[in-house]
Amino acid sequence: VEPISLGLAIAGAAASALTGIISYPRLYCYFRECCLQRHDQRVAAVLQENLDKKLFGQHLVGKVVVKAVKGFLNNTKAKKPLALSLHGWTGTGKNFVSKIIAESIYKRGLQSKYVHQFVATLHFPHAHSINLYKDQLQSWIRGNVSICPRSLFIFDEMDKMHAGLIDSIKPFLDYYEFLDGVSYRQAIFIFLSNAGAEKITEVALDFWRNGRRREDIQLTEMQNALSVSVFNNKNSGFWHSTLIDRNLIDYFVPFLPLEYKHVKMCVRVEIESRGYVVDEDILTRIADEMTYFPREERIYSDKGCKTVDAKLDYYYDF
Ligand SMILES: Nc1ncnc2c1ncn2[C@@H]1O[C@H](COP(=O)(O)OP(=O)(O)OP(=O)(O)O)[C@@H](O)[C@H]1O
Repeated sequence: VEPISLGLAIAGAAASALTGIISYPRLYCYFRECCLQRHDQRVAAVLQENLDKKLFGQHLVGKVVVKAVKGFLNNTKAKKPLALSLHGWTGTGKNFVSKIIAESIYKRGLQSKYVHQFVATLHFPHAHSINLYKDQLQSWIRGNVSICPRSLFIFDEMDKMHAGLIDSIKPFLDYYEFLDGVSYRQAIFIFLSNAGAEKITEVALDFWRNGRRREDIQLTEMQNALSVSVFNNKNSGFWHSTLIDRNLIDYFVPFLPLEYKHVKMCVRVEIESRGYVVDEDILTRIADEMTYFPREERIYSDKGCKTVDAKLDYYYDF
C-alpha cells in the first residue's frame, strides 16, 4: 500500500474515532471538562465529605452550605439562581469554603472554565469606571451562563464593592425565567464579606463567657446578629440594602472567629500537606506565635488561620 492512501486511511480512522467520541458525551466529557459534568447527587456527597473533613470550627457553615447547595441542585424547578453570602472575620475560611464548593461541582474547582472569581479591589478598583465595570460584568455573566447554565460566580470583598456595581448584578439574581433568552436559574453566586464579623464575634464571645459550647450556637442567633450589623445599617457599605430588600440572597452564612485549637489544626494540616513530619513542639510554637483577642482572654486568632503557612516556612526552613 503506498504511503498516501495509508495516510488517508489513518486520517479517516482518526476522524471517525473522534466523531465517535464527540457523539458519546460521556466519553468526550471523560477527556474534556463539560458543563453539568458531575451528577448533582455526587456534588452534594463530595461537598458534605470535604466540609466535614477539611473545615474546622465552623459547625454552622457545614449545615447551611450543604443544605443550600443540596436543596438547590435537587430542585429541578428552581425559580432563581442560588445566592449565598458568606460573612466573617479574616482567615476563618470564606474563600476556603468557596473553593470547596467549586471543587464539589467541577473537578477542576477554581480552575474550571465554568467558575469565575472577582475580587472587588482588584477587578473593580476605580469608582469613576463603575459604568464600564457594570457593562463588562453584565456581559461576562450573560456570556458565561449562555455557555454553561451551571456557572459559578464568586465575588470576594463585597463590602468594598461599589453600590452601583452591586445593582448591575441584581437582575441575574432575580426570579426571571429568562433574561434576553438566557436562564440564570441553574447558576450559583457566592458573595464573601467581612461585614458583620464584629457582631458574629460578639455572639461567640458571649457564649464563651457564659461557659456555653461554641457548637451550641444556633443559626438564628447569628442571623439576628447579622441583621443588626449589616442589613439594618444602610451605611454598612455592604449591599446598600439593594439585594437584601428584594430578598435575593438565599442564605447568609456566618463564619465564627477561630480559636487556638483550630489554629493548631490548621498548622497540622499545613505541615502534613507538605509531607513534613509533624513536630508537636514546632506546631505549638507556631500556634503560640499567632496573636489572639480580646486582650484579656486571648481566645480568637486575629488572623484566623492566615499566615500559618508563612510561619511554617520559617520553622521548617531546611
Ligand atoms: N475554618 C477553617 N478550617 C480549615 N482551614 C481554614 C479555615 N479557615 C481558614 N483556613 C485556612 O486558612 C487559609 C485562608 O483562609 P481563607 O482564605 O478562607 O480566609 P477568609 O475567611 O477568606 O479570609 P479573608 O476574609 O481575609 O479573605 C485557607 O486557605 C485555609 O487553608
